[in-house]
Amino acid sequence: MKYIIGIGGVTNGGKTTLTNRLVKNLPNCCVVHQDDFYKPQDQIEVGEDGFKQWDVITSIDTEAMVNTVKAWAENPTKFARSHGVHVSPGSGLVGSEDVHVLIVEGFLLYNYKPFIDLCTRKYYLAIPYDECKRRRSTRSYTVPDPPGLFDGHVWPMYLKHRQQMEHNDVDVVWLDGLKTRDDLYNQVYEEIQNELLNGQNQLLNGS
Ligand SMILES: Nc1ncnc2c1ncn2[C@@H]1O[C@H](COP(=O)(O)OP(=O)(O)O)[C@@H](O)[C@H]1O
Ligand SMILES: NC(=O)c1ccc[n+]([C@@H]2O[C@H](COP(=O)(O)O)[C@@H](O)[C@H]2O)c1
Repeated sequence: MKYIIGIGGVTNGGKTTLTNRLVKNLPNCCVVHQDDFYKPQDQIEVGEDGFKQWDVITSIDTEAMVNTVKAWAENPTKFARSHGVHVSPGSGLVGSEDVHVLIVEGFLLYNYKPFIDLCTRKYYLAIPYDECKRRRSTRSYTVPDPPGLFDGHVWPMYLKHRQQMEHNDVDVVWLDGLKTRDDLYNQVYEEIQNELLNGQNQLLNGS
């Protein structure tokens, strides 16, 4: 059984924090980070606003990301081994070699249909403007934010992409990123475990 779980949502919403903990605790779990698919810096366009357009989908090689997800789906055991993930042998129950989970984490996951179609479950972390701006101000990216980037580019693009996702009726599970790290983890871990158990029961019942 293969499960692809999206952990999407606003920048600094807590996606990486949640993902890291899930990856450690879910069976045979691999991870793909959307950030790893940013195009080279010299290919990131500069907008009319003067800012490098980091927060638009064309800055990311979405096709390469989807191909990586498909490579996992074709042979999760091979993918896991080549990414240093221990694959546990087993009998077909949760925690066994027959269950494979891929977590895909990123801020622009649900604005690209080929990826949406691959997802078993789509989480979306949201936090309010003030908290997002505060968290972002303490973060250092490979390219530091120039003054005004958050209000001039990052937040408006977040609102735009979120609206687009809602307009397209993408069926996300909303997560309140103001909850504690533990609460978020416990909620999502339990939901995924239930999904894995349901899948196993359906297999055992032959449905
Ligand atoms: N539930 C939470 N409550 C408070 N702060 C959090 C929470 N989750 C993450 N953070 C903090 O917010 C910042 C961004 O978290 P991160 O997981 O890197 O976000 P993202 O991957 O969505 O950009 C980090 O400083 C992290 O420690
Ligand atoms: N990874 C990079 O090379 C890079 C460079 C500049 C900005 N960023 C920022 O990364 C953000 C997305 O990542 P997070 O969701 O982890 O914050 C975007 O808002 C973008 O502005 C990333």
